[in-house]
Amino acid sequence: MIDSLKLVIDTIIAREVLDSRGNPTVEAEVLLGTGISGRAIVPSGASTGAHEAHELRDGGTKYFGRGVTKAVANIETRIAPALCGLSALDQMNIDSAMAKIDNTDDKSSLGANAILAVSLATARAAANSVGLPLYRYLGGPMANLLPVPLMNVINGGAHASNNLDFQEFMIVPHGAQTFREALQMGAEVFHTLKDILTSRTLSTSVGDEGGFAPNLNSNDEVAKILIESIEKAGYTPGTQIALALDVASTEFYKDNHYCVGKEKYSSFDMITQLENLVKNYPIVSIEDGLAEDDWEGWKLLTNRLGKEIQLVGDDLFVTNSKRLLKGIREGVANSILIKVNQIGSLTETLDAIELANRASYSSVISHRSGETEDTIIADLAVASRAGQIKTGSLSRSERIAKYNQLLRIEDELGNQARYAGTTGLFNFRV
Ligand SMILES: O=C(O)[C@@H](CO)OP(=O)(O)O
Ligand SMILES: [Mg+2]
Repeated sequence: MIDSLKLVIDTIIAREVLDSRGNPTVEAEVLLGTGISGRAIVPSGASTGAHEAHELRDGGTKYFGRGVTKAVANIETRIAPALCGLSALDQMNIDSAMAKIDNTDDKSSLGANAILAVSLATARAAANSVGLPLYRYLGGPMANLLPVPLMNVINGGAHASNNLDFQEFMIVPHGAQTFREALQMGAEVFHTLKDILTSRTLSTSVGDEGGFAPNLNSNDEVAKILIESIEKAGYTPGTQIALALDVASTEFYKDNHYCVGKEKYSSFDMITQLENLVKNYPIVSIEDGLAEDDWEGWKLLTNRLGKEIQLVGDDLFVTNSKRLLKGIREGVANSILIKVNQIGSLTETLDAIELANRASYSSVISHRSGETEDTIIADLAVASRAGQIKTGSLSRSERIAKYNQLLRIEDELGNQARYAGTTGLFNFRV
């Protein structure tokens, strides 16, 4: 039997490290009495939602390049003294102890970045102590479902300096038998896309999430070039590889209008635009098609497209069970994007996934545009059986680290592994 007394937290260390954009972020290390430890680094967003938990940056409001020394100091002076002596197995106690010290709705006193770093490092320390891989520790014996990757191969919006207003154009290799095969399919399309862009003297420089950031004139042009890449790589668009979008429309929502290029669309016009895209291309999922507080628009969007495709709330729900519950009650969206740092603790993240499950909303486990070498979301995707992960493209190591971790997990699971694509996840569109 595990003697939980031995799993007490002895020391917590925190430090400022850099994320993939070269901005400071928080790393925490939780050391147990046994000498076993766990470490975690928190990611950081660019197109952040207004309702996200507060990322504490030095000098007040968030600004890239500002340090996180206050968040680091909060871990060492306010969190560590309260957690030392608690068992790392009691994740709920750990997370609620930090919530109590913080005592705000948005974690602005300690900083969501401070709380999350310790929360995740604690889970790692506990998993290491009981000798289980993290996905198994978090998910138990049913943690065997490898997610379908939503791979962001063309970047726009706040993640790139090109002229595309929509933020992410993704390929979804759901028609594979294994995760390894899906990853290979995605990589082949990515390289084919690069060749096509080069042949048309379009830029192959990449955005924050590793997708290409060419200047293309319209969303139709992007969709067409993606279809061409899929076909040229030898796959069938739709049945084998579908498309997905993150519109990130909050970013261009000004004075009750969606400002796309020279156009100013109402919610109704935006929905019509999205419907046309869905009609013309094998799109299976649209994230943040409307802005974070456009609840009425979202209801209409869900009525119009919710039976046909996945409608994912990112800025809309911010991994927050309260906002998700409002969405469920009002018939808004049918899926939630899960980002650990939007809510700021592991237990609240798991709560949001559970609530989504109960309401038959799907969950997409997601990275941030500012990422690190930390691969915890790969384990979380398998542990939660979410069946989908959004973790960028195939040209930057902080994104590939997650894909490589999923390859390891699939190998480790051997014949117990299942690829979520084989469960018919997206077959409704083909
Ligand atoms: O909008 C998003 O879904 C994310 C991740 O792709 O971007 P950011 O981390 O900048 O919010
Ligand atoms: Mg998003």
